Amino acid sequence: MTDAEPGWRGARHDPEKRRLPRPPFSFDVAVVGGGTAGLTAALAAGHEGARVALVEREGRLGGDCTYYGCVPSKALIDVAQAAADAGELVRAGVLVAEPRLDFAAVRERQRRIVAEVAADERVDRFSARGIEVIHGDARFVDAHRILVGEREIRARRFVIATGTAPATPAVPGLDAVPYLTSRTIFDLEALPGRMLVVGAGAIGIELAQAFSRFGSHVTVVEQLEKLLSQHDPEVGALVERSLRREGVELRLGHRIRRASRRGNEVALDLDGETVLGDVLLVATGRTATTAALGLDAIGVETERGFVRVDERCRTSVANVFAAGDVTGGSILTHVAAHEGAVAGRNAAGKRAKRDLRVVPSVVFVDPEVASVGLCEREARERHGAGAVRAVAFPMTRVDRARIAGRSEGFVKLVTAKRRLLGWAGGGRLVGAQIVGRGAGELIHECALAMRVDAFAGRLAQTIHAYPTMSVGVQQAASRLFPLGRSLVEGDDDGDRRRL
Ligand SMILES: Cc1cc2nc3c(=O)[nH]c(=O)nc-3n(C[C@H](O)[C@H](O)[C@H](O)COP(=O)(O)OP(=O)(O)OC[C@H]3O[C@@H](n4cnc5c(N)ncnc54)[C@H](O)[C@@H]3O)c2cc1C
Ligand SMILES: NC(=O)c1ccc[n+]([C@@H]2O[C@H](COP(=O)([O-])OP(=O)(O)OC[C@H]3O[C@@H](n4cnc5c(N)ncnc54)[C@H](O)[C@@H]3O)[C@@H](O)[C@H]2O)c1
Repeated sequence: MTDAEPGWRGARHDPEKRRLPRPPFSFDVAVVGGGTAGLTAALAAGHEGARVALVEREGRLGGDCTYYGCVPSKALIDVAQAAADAGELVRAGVLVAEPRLDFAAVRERQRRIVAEVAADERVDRFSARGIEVIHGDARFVDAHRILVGEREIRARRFVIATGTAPATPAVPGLDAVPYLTSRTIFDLEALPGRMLVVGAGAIGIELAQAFSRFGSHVTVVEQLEKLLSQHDPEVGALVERSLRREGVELRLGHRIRRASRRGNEVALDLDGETVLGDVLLVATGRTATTAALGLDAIGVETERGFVRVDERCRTSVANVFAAGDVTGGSILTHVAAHEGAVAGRNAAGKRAKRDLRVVPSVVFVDPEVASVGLCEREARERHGAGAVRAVAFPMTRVDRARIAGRSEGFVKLVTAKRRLLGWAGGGRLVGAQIVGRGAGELIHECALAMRVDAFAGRLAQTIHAYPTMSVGVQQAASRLFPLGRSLVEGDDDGDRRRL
C-alpha cells in the first residue's frame, strides 16, 4: 500500500469511496500525545473523515496546559493579582482591613478550575466523535506501527505530539537537593516561607510574583543580565522595577556555583553570596522527551531531540507529522493548537500550511507583558533603521489606566515603510509590545491589524470606546497617523523618557 492509493481519502464527501477496500490499517491516523497539539490534531483528522486513534500515556487527556501549565498557573496568578489589588485599596484607605490569604483555599480553587477545564477534554467527548482513545506509552516499531504496551497499532499516518519536559540545568549539587518544577509546584499544599527560583523566564517570573504576593519571600536567580531579553529593553526594565518594588529579590547575571542542602533549607552559592530557601523551583526552559519514542529506528530527523518539521508539519518521514512543543518552536498553547490542526488535516490527506507570521504572546506577570510581531530592534535589523518607526505611548496618559490606579506601562507600536506607498497611512504595523493591566487582551487588536496587513493609521481611525484601556492603542497609533487636533492624540509630553 502506498499513500497514493485510494481508500479513506475524501470518504466523508464521497459515499462511493467508502465502499472501496481499505488498506490493512486499523486507523488512518494515529496521534501520539493527548495534550493541546494532539487533541487538536485528532479532532482535525477526525473532522476530515479519517479513522483516528489518540494515544496518551497519562490516564487523562489535556497535557501540560491543563494540568501543569497555563491553567493552574493562571489560576494562582489571578488570585495573587486580586490580593495585590486589595492590598493597594487598603493602603489607599478604601478597604479598612488587610485581607488574609488562605493558601489551602487558593489551592482548592485552583483544583476546581483545572477540573472544570479538564472536563472539556474528557475521553468520552472524543469517543463521541469516533476517536479511539488508547492509554499507554507509545513507541514506534516501524513507520506504520506503534506499540502501546502489548497492543500493536497500525496506522497509515502518524502525528507526534508528545510535548516537552522541564529542563534540568547543569548546576553542581542540584541532583542532591529536593527541587520543584512546573510538574510538581502546583501540588504544593503549604505556602513556603522562602522560595528560591532558578530561571527568570515566563514560568520563573510569573510564579515568583504570585508566590511573593501570597506572602512567600522569593529570590530569583537568573544567568542573564536582563529580564525578558527577547523584548525591547524598556519592557524588561519596567518589569524588573515592578518586581523589585514588590519585594521580589532578583539576582540577575549570576551563575550558580553550587546547590546544597542545609538541614531543611536549600542553598544556592552564587558569585560572592549564598541565597537560602525552604523550597527551590527550577524553571530553566524545556527539553525534548523523544528519546524513547523509537524515532531513530524509523528515520525521523530530530535536533537536540526536537522533531524537525516543515511548514506542513511534515517530518523527514513521509507519513509522519509532528506538532506542538515537540517541534521545538514557540512553547505556547495557541501555537500547539495551530500546528495540531495543520498536522491533523495533512495526516488526513488534506493540504494545510502552518502560518506563524502573527503569533501574540503574553507573560502573565503584573504589569502584564504582551507582544506580537517584531520588537523595534528586530524590525530595524530586518527592514533597516531608516525604514522603521516606533512610538510608545505611556499608560500614565490613558484615562482608564489612571482610573484603575494602574498607570505603569505603555503601548509601543513598530511600523515599517511600505515598498510603494512609503509611510502612507502611518506605515505597516510590524509589531507591538504592550505592558500594563490587561495587555494580554489589548494585544489582539494589533495582531488583527497585522494579520490583515493594515496601515497603522487604521488603529487611530477606529473609534474606541471611552474609557477603555484600548484607547491607549488608539492613542499610540495617532502618533504615527495624526488625525488633526483630537483629544485622542498623544501629544509630546508623554515621550519615552517617561515610560
Ligand atoms: C508552568 C507553565 C505555564 C505555561 N503557561 C502558558 C501560557 O500562559 N500560555 C501559553 O500559550 N502556553 C503556556 N505554557 C506552555 C503550554 O503549556 C504548552 O505550549 C502546551 O501545553 C504544549 O502542548 P503540546 O500538546 O505540544 O504538549 P503537552 O501538553 O506536553 O502534551 C504532550 C502529551 O504527550 C503525552 N506523551 C508524551 N510521550 C508520550 C508517549 N510516548 N506515548 C503517549 N503519550 C505521550 C504526554 O503525557 C502529554 O500529555 C505553559 C507551560 C508551563 C509549563
Ligand atoms: N505566559 C506564557 O505564555 C508562558 C508561561 C510559562 C511558560 N511558557 C513557556 O514555557 C516555556 C518554559 O518556560 P521557562 O520559564 O522554563 O523557560 P524560558 O526559556 O522562558 O526561561 C528560562 C530562563 O532560565 C534561565 N536559565 C537557564 N539556565 C539557568 C541557570 N543555570 N541559572 C540561572 N538561570 C538559568 C534562562 O536564561 C532563561 O531566562 C517557555 O518557552 C515559555 O514560552 C509560556
